[in-house]
Amino acid sequence: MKDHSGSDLARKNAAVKACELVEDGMAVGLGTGSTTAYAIRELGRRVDEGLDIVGVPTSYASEALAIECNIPLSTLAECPELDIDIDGADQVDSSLNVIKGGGAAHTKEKIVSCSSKMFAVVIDGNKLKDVLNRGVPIEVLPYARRLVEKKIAGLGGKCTVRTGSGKDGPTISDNGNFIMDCDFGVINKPAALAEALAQIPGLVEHGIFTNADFVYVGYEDRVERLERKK
Ligand SMILES: O=C[C@H](O)[C@H](O)[C@H](O)COP(=O)(O)O
Repeated sequence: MKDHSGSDLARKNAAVKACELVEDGMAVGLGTGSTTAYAIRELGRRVDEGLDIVGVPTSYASEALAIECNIPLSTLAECPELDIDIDGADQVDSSLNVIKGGGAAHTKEKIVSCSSKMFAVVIDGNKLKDVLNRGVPIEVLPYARRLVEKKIAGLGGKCTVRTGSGKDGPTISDNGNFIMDCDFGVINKPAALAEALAQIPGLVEHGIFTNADFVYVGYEDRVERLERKK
């Protein structure tokens, strides 16, 4: 479910640039994935130099990396409003609609991004497209699997239960649910699809994000910053 065709350097450049938004005293959402990992390491480097922040992780993986990087951690219970969230993405369109969840973390990622005053997405240039056309990850209560499949078919999509996370059978999210990937072909109206997916009982969260404020697009020799038109 991941597209890692972009170079490590391009991803790192985007992540490090986005970290320039982080200042002393901020509460920072820590996204999940290989691109965000560069941001977490960069924030850890700056914490070592005296940067005073707390991080709120979006997954066990980002929590573990933040601990390794000595970033002081908090929770949404303690810190319900964050200053900024930095997170990766699987695809971004020209209007800055985003597909996330290639790493099965999109439910907590959406909660954290919606709890943040500013949401900065970091990607390599290969993930920027005119229109979204990747499968949309969804997190589903196992009990609701068949109903969700039927409702997705009604929306013109086809669901596949994701497998392969070091165990036999379905990929299980950090929250104990199934992850399914839904192929809708080209997604011309992401906001409308997001709205329809949000109505399905038992579908815990989908991977369409329409709340990115900035997208940092990394290339090997530069970073471009795109801003959502309000
Ligand atoms: O569930 C995982 C996340 O949404 C990731 O942020 C997304 O899959 C991008 O990951 P990566 O930077 O590894 O391509």
